[in-house]
Amino acid sequence: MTILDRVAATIDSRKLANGGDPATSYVSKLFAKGDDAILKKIGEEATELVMAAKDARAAGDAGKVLYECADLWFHSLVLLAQFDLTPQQVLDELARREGVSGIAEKAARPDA
Ligand SMILES: N=c1c2ncn([C@@H]3O[C@H](COP(=O)(O)OP(=O)(O)OP(=O)(O)O)[C@@H](O)[C@H]3O)c2ncn1[C@@H]1O[C@H](COP(=O)(O)O)[C@@H](O)[C@H]1O
Repeated sequence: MTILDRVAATIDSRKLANGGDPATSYVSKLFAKGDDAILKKIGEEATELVMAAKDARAAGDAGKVLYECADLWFHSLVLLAQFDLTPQQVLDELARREGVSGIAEKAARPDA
């Protein structure tokens, strides 16, 4: 089991339907608040990642980029769980795209 699978399993166990307790679990607290709270965190964490990258360029230190990226990935895992999706499904989508040039794919779209 990969770390993504293990964290996803923990997140799933934090759903209120699975006995998660918002008093003791950050993830359960997010699930209790619902879609908007989770989406707000995704927006915040994405912005924090952007700022960390800008700072990293200025300071020549990319350490904070890793930290903020982990925050964004973690909250994305919570969002996936909210929609009963799994990290494996995202990995499968990346695998499906593997080797297909983004430029060629875009050019092949019907509206291109
Ligand atoms: N990977 C994480 C993880 N990364 C970040 N966070 C939390 O995400 C929260 C938001 O981070 P911020 O820096 O934005 O903090 P903040 O500004 O105070 O945010 P708010 O509380 O205001 O939303 C913090 O409480 C972090 O501790 C995480 N909380 C949990 N996990 C994983 O989820 C598991 C289950 O966590 P619990 O449900 O809390 O037991 C843990 O064992 C970990 O594996």
